[in-house]
Amino acid sequence: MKMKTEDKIGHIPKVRVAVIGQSNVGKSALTVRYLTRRYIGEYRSNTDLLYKQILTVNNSALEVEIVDVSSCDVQISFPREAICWADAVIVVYDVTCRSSFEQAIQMLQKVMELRPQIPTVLMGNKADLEHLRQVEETEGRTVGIQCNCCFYEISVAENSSEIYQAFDTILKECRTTVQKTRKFSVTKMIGTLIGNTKQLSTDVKPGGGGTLMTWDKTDLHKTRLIKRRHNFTATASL
Ligand SMILES: Nc1nc2c(ncn2[C@@H]2O[C@H](COP(=O)(O)OP(=O)(O)OP(=O)(O)O)[C@@H](O)[C@H]2O)c(=O)[nH]1
Repeated sequence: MKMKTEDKIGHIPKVRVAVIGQSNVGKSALTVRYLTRRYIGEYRSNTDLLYKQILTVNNSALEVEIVDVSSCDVQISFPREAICWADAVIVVYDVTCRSSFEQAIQMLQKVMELRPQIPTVLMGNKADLEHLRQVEETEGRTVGIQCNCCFYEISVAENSSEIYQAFDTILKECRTTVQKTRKFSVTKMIGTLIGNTKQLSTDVKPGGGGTLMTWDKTDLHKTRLIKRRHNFTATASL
């Protein structure tokens, strides 16, 4: 008999990933690209979004939750709650925007202070915009070494294979350590994210669909309606 998705979720481990970085660096585009293999060009959101999807990691099901933290800023709105919530962190900057790189460095330092052992990845996005580049690849690589985290330069627009490599690596790393039970859960699901995806990586396979909801850092038991969810589904052609 076919199991319902909720039944399967109850029995499989969960990994939580926080995607942070300055505004406009491509966090949403990256997250959606990884989960759906599609590129959203124009979607903008002022809301932290939580994506849930079941993937197959090393031949075992894994429930993956990815929070896409909108418009982080180290001084004004560092996403402390997301960092405490997560099992792994991806810090994104834009190679055409030096301030986003400087923010990413400060964010990495904060992450290391808060969660010294957490698997962390640094990603320099928009590598397709070579003519606008303000941050050299070697600079990102150096920070990665200094902060003891993996570093990848990527283009979400051009669907770099490193996107999948980066997510897959941290999911596999977390897969071995995550607990099966959690202290809290976000319950109200308000949208369906497409699961009709192509398999690109060898060991991590998308599941049969996913969900998208708001992620409210002030009250993890409640969710708000996504104001622009229709824009999201329309623009992303989900
Ligand atoms: N050229 C290029 N543009 C990209 C790439 N990734 C994202 N973008 C564009 O960058 C802009 C910002 O992308 P988002 O995904 O909304 O960025 P964000 O970091 O989620 O932004 P906030 O929600 O404001 O925090 C959009 O116009 C995207 O189309 C890329 O790899 N190359």
